[in-house]
Amino acid sequence: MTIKACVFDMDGTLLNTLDDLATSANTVLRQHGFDPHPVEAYRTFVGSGVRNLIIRALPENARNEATIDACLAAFKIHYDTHWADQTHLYEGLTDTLDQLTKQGLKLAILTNKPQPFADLCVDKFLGRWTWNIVQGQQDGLPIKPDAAVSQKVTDALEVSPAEVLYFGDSDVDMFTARNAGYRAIGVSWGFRSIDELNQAGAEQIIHQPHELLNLLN
Ligand SMILES: O=C(O)COP(=O)(O)O
Repeated sequence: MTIKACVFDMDGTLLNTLDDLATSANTVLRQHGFDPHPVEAYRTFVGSGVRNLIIRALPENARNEATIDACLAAFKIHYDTHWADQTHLYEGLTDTLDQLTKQGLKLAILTNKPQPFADLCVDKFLGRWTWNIVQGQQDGLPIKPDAAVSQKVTDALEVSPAEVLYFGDSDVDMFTARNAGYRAIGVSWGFRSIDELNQAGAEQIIHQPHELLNLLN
């Protein structure tokens, strides 16, 4: 089947956002009297939306609705002015995305990042390319890996799911691709391990963005 579209996860796949997410979350933890975590710990906290990031970062005995809501609100305020301090596009993606565009592939983003932050990140780091849809986390919609959210992407791309390669760095991404009927491609440069990607059903793992171009035919 000829591939007509590539859909990308954002955090850990297109953009290395780890430091800024960790800084904002650790700031909020300190503000509320909790211990911060090493940046590396956030590799496993990111991936299921910011509410779950906050829940995972809080001590177990502090995971009540009032504390979660307060920390989430404070996180959004801090991240709103720090989302681009250290965040950057992964190396090698510029050439690869240029190539995909040249070859006429449709492009989309499907992320659990809240929609306003996903849009800001696209404007600053990914504005060079045309995205058929940037689907972020929206209130009232389920998060990845729910098929309801990938269906919006498939509809916007106007392709059949089997014509789509989905690139992501986490188990959630591989489940997302499988639920959507996309081909699940794991990227090893992101936040999670190759083992996790394989166990979650990655059809293939790539280690450098340019390897993506070999998967098109
Ligand atoms: O969990 C998040 O906030 C974003 O994660 P994602 O871009 O990997 O979907």
